[in-house]
Amino acid sequence: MLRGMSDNVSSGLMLVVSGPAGSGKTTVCDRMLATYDSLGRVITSTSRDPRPGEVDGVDYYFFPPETFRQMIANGEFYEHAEVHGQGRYYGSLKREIDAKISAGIDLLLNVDVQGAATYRLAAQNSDALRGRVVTVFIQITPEQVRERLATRQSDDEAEIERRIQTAVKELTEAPHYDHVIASGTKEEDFARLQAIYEAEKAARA
Ligand SMILES: Nc1ncnc2c1ncn2[C@@H]1O[C@H](COP(=O)(O)OP(=O)(O)OP(=O)(O)O)[C@@H](O)[C@H]1O
Repeated sequence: MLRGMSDNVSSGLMLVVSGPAGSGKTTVCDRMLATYDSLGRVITSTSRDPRPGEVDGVDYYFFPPETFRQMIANGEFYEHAEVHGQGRYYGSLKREIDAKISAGIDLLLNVDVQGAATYRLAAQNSDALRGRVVTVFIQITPEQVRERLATRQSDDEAEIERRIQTAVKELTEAPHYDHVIASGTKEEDFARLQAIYEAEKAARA
């Protein structure tokens, strides 16, 4: 795919990976980061509580909801979203992303579907990001959502049911992305994301 890529040749590329909860975003993104020294991580900010084992500044930046709302009002995020109607926020800090892209670092961003949609629009209006953003949607069936969240064992039954309903709605978003991966095995999903990243890099070389 060819897009406006003549400007800003020394800037990095931003690979935005999205999909329903349980689609395997975190799994495939972790493997990309372990494989490519050229690829850096955007640490997502959230107002939810840490899950067991998650560390502030490593897995996410954790902020209390009130602080998060103030940061949104200050315009400190490229994208932010409130999910599940529970006052739970996610976002990506402008200052972190701009500094890395300008330094020529490729970034991998793991965001939910609302975040990706907002991000796509924000990127069109940002000199730092225009032409540098590649969006990827991981598509799964409702049955796959159930299997994967049950395996993970960090979500109770009501949460899994809510996430399945959300996932069904989110699957209609796929046509808005640059690339869609119909999820198969972990190995297959990783190979597909690798191919997308390498092709997009080659197109800009
Ligand atoms: N391709 C796959 N096939 C089968 N299971 C998978 C696959 N990818 C990930 N999983 C498993 O599904 C569960 C959810 O994966 P993961 O946490 O990566 O999803 P996620 O999209 O990041 O979820 P969330 O948005 O809730 O953080 C994990 O137990 C993971 O090991």
